[in-house]
Amino acid sequence: MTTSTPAVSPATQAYALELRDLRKRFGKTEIIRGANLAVAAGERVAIIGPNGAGKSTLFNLISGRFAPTSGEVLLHGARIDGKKPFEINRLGLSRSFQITNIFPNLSVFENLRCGVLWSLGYRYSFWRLLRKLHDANERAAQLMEMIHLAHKRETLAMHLTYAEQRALEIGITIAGGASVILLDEPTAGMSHSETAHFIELIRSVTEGRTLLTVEHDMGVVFGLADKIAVVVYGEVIAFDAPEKVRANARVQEAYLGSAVADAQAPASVQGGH
Ligand SMILES: Nc1ncnc2c1ncn2[C@@H]1O[C@H](COP(=O)(O)OP(=O)(O)OP(=O)(O)O)[C@@H](O)[C@H]1O
Repeated sequence: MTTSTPAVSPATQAYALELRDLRKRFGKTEIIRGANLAVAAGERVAIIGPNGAGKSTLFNLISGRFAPTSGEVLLHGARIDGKKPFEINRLGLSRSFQITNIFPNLSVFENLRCGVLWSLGYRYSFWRLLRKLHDANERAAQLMEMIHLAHKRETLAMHLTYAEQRALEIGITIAGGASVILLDEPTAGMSHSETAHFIELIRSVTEGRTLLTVEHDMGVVFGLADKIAVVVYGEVIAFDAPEKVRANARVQEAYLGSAVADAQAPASVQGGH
């Protein structure tokens, strides 16, 4: 299988992503209440927490959809809070927006090529973009192998299965070579066997990159994450390896209890890290 170029160089700052006393208020209600997090380059992190804890809001703050009320977001040591989503994307952070990223009337290959070209962006004139087309074709073909959809090269995205569409979405998300990837419930709506297969796919395509997922499925969390960040009432109350989070009394008390204690990684990924 084709592998990606490692997106994290040894010279990379200690933390790929940092949140420092991050706060977000909607009207009178403070939803994110001083969140702190420091994710090392190459770590895979699952953000979990009860409904309404602020997980999606954190993603929106990191990816630039919302500006924080106060506090800092740093990408490889540089402030990105307050920047626009496309600027943050150019700096190397890519977020999947579920299937809305996909053009249903374009083939798998064309979707991936669009993702690559889009990532080259407005920095290039049309003529320079044309010169880049050859590179984009090669990169799109490489991505197609990585997401195991080479055999569906000419299939229109709307004719793919749901799981294949999610794989395509991840291909588009990583098309630009971002070093930090945000995935929102990547396996939502999949069957048990599709989920197990998909966790492996995410692991392989994000190798060498930093991954953050918001996830409810504890099988996915324990199968995929090197570390778990537990968000409760807009704060990160624990950030540790899965087994330590499972044993954390504060986490059990505040949120998970038996949900974590009972969690099993899907059979195919147990013991995989
Ligand atoms: N744009 C907004 N305006 C006002 N309130 C908002 C906005 N976005 C989110 N909220 C509120 O912030 C709180 C946290 O929402 P958020 O979606 O971040 O939680 P979550 O942890 O992702 O929840 P879930 O697991 O249910 O998806 C909720 O009370 C929600 O109503």
